Amino acid sequence: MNTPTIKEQSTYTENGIIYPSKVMLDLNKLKKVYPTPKGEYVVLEDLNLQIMREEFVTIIGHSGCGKTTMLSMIAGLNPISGGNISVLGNPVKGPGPDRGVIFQSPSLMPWMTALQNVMLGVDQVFSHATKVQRRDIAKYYLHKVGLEGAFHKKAIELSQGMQQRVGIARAFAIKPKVLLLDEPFGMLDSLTRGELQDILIEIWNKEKITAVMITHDVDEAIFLADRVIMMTSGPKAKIGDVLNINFERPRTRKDVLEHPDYYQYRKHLIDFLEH
Ligand SMILES: Nc1ncnc2c1ncn2[C@@H]1O[C@H](COP(=O)(O)OP(=O)(O)OP(=O)(O)O)[C@@H](O)[C@H]1O
Repeated sequence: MNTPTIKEQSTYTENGIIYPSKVMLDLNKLKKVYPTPKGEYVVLEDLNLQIMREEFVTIIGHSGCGKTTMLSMIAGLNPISGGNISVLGNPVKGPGPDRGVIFQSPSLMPWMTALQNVMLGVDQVFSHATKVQRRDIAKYYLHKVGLEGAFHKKAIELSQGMQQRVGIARAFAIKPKVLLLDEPFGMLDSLTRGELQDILIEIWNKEKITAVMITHDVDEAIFLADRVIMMTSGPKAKIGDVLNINFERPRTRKDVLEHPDYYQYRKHLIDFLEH
């Protein structure tokens, strides 16, 4: 009998290409320079980060350090000044359906229904599927975010929290390899924020899409993540520290808050941000 070697088990094959299994997203010596009237501003320099398959990482750092810049470069929406970014070994050269983005404001088409908004992405990515199959995908994710009663409501008629639910459904529905979230709950009240964190993590527990989420909320960073990545303050920001969150999954907010390690984690992050 052929027993798989450790090497075989630790690789991942897609389209006939073998990749190191664990690395989904690789940021290598990443640099970003913005031209400004006063000269060049080096936001990020020598930033190295590897994010694994099925990993959920949260990113924290002071305002203006370059978190959105980094995420938008991963999304392919912001040109890279130096170094490189790759997804499963493929260099990022622009936006693509392998990366789904959830922004702070979901930017839905206001005159379109919740279903039509989700269908926009699904139609593009699954153009080979039938109309019924595409509708089923969109409906499945709208159901998952608790909007089964609002398929046909126009986006403009939805509350901010409901709009962000559509944003979450839209991102998951295109089945990306990497989900990029830029403070997706930053504009919501704390109750809605908690509800949407629960919805996000419930879908994620099932789909395990590699996720990278920026947040300013230390508790959110701990609750959702396998690792919290701390960025140094700019200019020339890089990764300053990394905290592994060893809580079991699936986890509930109650489990996390009652865990003896919770306050150690919290203290670690707050100490980093205060120094
Ligand atoms: N297009 C641009 N041109 C020039 N400077 C820019 C541009 N976009 C961002 N910056 C500057 O780059 C720095 C990093 O901005 P960025 O939005 O990435 O930070 P951030 O960490 O996401 O901030 P926040 O937490 O406040 O959202 C800031 O000083 C910002 O003013």
